[in-house]
Amino acid sequence: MAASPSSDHLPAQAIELKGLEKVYAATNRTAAKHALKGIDLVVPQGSFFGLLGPNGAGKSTLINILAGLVNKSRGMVEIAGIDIDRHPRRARLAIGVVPQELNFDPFFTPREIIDFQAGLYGVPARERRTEELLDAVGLLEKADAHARSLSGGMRRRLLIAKALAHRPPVVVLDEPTAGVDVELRRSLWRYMRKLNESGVTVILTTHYLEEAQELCDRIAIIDQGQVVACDTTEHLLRRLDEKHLRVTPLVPPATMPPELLAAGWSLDDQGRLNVHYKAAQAQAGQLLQTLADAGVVIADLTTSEPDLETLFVRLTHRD
Ligand SMILES: Nc1ncnc2c1ncn2[C@@H]1O[C@H](COP(=O)(O)OP(=O)(O)OP(=O)(O)O)[C@@H](O)[C@H]1O
Repeated sequence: MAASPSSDHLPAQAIELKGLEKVYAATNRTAAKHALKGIDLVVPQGSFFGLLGPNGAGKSTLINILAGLVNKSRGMVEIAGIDIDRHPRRARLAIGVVPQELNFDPFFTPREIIDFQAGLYGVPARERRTEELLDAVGLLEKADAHARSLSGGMRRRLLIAKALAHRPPVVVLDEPTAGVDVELRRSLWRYMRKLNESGVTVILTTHYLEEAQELCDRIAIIDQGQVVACDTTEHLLRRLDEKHLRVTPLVPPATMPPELLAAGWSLDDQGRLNVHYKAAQAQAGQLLQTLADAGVVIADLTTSEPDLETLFVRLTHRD
């Protein structure tokens, strides 16, 4: 993707939040809601950052504060080193938000939509890079077609181009793959990766933990308005260090021998034997030996590694 910002002169942090709080005021019908309860968060420049959390965690509130659509109650927010209180306009120029909804006029063409967006942000005509952007998201051929004639995938890519029209160094994609089919999801992943490789800091919110695990180099999990984990994806996964071994015995034991229970094995309702173990403390071979010693003949076995989903459920106590 060529339509990227220059990463020269950018500060080390794309986003920095300190003690960020949001309280939605009470209305006649609803009580006040403390949606963000003191968020401290750093998104390094150039990273591919996942913002995860269960429904109602506060992700949209956070993104809307970054986008300048919701006023924070307390705390400090810097985008590309620019404080949103001191320089709100400059801060807004440093970020592009790709919303969930496909929000553009279907009667305009992609070229008009990108051009108009650049104009909104005060980019002078000679500095606009409409063609370059459309090319970058693979829509150059459709530059002059009505937006309503674009496929779902093309529309999503048009939204990405629209968010990039003012060449912000930071882009937030809010659930970009929600409800899209597997093929389109893969193609959007490719675009997001290219965008990130071109120097843009990408912040992604997603309900697909597998997607975050695949794409993001750093992940923050927020729950009930607080950060419950924030680290590199690799460190988060290593934190679990838990493996799962499942054995299908040729003949399921009618009752569990005490020595297998002592070794950590349990019998599930399908007659399979399961054990969770820490790779640092045990080896699959030792565990399988306990089965052999108990006279269990193995018909089949599988092992599985920890994933983000396990961590997510554990930290947020939700499925
Ligand atoms: N305008 C508002 N007025 C009052 N409360 C709000 C408002 N917007 C959000 N909330 C509340 O603030 C909390 C955080 O909501 P938010 O939409 O930020 O969460 P979220 O993590 O984006 O959830 P989801 O994944 O469901 O979109 C929720 O309890 C929500 O009901």
